[in-house]
Amino acid sequence: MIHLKDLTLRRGERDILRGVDLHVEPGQHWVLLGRNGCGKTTVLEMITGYLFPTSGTVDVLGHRYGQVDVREVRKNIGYISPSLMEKFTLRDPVWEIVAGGAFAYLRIYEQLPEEIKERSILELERVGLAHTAEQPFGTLSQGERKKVLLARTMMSSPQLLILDEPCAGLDLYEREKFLDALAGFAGRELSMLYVTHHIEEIVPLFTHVALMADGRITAQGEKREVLTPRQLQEVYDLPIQVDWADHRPWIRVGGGK
Ligand SMILES: Nc1ncnc2c1ncn2[C@@H]1O[C@H](COP(=O)(O)OP(=O)(O)OP(=O)(O)O)[C@@H](O)[C@H]1O
Repeated sequence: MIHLKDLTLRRGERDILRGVDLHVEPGQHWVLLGRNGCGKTTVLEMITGYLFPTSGTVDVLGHRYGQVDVREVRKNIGYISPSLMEKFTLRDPVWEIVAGGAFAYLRIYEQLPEEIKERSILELERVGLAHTAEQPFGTLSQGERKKVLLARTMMSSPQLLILDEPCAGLDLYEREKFLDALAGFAGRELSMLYVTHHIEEIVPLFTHVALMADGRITAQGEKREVLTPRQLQEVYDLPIQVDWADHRPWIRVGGGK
């Protein structure tokens, strides 16, 4: 699904990635954690083919980047990035924003087939927002907008879903609703790679975790094996305790019990 081998990225005098290896198999759902600036978004941009490494190899969905038209591979990748939201016109009706996910462009200027509208409403239903279909996108809350983007991304039935801090700025309620909606898609034939700063967002749908520090992956594997106090301490340089409740990890900073 994703095989990154010994990726490096040098910009000027700076090594942004210093030998990143990551292996995501079909059906696995990964979370990538690490401090600000450690290189997480850079890794996502390489997987989506927007950035090329200085050295190393990127294989995504069976294609080696550099030997394939990345635009073709991208058709099977859903990418929800922080900048995506800004690309939409706030007065466009919600269903049209979702419908655009069936095509490779951002805005629709032609008359859309009724079948596409019906599918858009079906995807909106899956995230609990069918009732907003005719509303202008700009009238939705931040959490609802994120779910609309999720519905939009699912229009192309991606094999790989990449999410860069999708819950940033959401309140507790909106965050949980977004994660519920995401879990609703996890049963489909797709793998996810999810970047966050919030360990409690590692809900049961996620199976694996990779920890990143200073341009390297310091640990990767099944979540319970990776989310140990020792390995988290290495990444965050703080004493960290992890409690598991409701099949989710919860963090306490500090050494005490
Ligand atoms: N074009 C560039 N030239 C120089 N440095 C860059 C360039 N692009 C990114 N960087 C640096 O690379 C580092 C990694 O950036 P990246 O956005 O991947 O980090 P991140 O882990 O996603 O951070 P955050 O959690 O804050 O979003 C940062 O220190 C950033 O300043």
